[in-house]
Amino acid sequence: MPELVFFCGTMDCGKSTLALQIEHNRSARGLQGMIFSRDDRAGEGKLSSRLGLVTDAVEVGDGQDLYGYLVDHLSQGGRADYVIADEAQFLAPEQIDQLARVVDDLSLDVYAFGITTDFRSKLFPGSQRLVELADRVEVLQVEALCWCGARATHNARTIGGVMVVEGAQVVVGDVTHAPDEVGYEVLCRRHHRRRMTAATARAAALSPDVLPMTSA
Ligand SMILES: Nc1ncnc2c1ncn2[C@@H]1O[C@H](COP(=O)(O)OP(=O)(O)O)[C@@H](O)[C@H]1O
Ligand SMILES: Cc1cn([C@H]2C[C@H](O)[C@@H](COP(=O)(O)O)O2)c(=O)[nH]c1=O
Repeated sequence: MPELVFFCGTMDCGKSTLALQIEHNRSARGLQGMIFSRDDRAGEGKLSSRLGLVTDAVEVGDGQDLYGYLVDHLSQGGRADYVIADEAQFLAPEQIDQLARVVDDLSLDVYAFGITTDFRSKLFPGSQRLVELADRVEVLQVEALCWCGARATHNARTIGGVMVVEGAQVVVGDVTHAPDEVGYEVLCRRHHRRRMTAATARAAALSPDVLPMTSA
């Protein structure tokens, strides 16, 4: 039976790498995938992983009908044996419904990849709809780690290393970034709740309040 599968996790846990591996394994057996992405860091119409691999993708636009796109593609003689949708958190809930229809009415497997929650630990609307509709939700097993060594479960947005909690839900960025840029850091829940990033934890450890007293 074809399935809608949602592969999720924090940023930097290997979602895009897995998407590229699924694509590689299927294309090596002569299958052809339809690859959707949106706002990938590598640019428009790309699906990229931090391991350096990248492939072309159809850049999903606002209001684009993904079911209609596939029907047009197939009826014009194009081929699609399965569908991959990366950065699926950026898709609208209606577009997730369209992906579910691709599974049910076109009998294609759809593999969607995305982060579940934003920098405020709220569900992205697209991810919420995926959790509601997916046949399977798979949490990636290569865990990203918080600076404290615990499993990272949350995404923090940072400016100058300091966690921020105000701003637009969507701001494309990376976990590696210039110190003064908006960036992201994955944290365990405890440190996300306390807004304690690697930089602020380091600063707190060095603050005079916690330095040992010297006799000199
Ligand atoms: N230099 C490296 N050597 C080995 N693995 C790396 C390296 N850089 C990144 N990775 C792996 O790639 C993962 C990020 O992969 P990516 O597919 O870009 O993540 P996601 O799509 O979930 O944000 C990291 O968690 C790490 O496991
Ligand atoms: C937490 C959070 C993330 N984003 C953006 C930042 C990146 O461009 C993507 C996630 O990509 P990845 O391949 O999973 O690393 O999402 C955002 O726009 N808003 C957020 O709150």
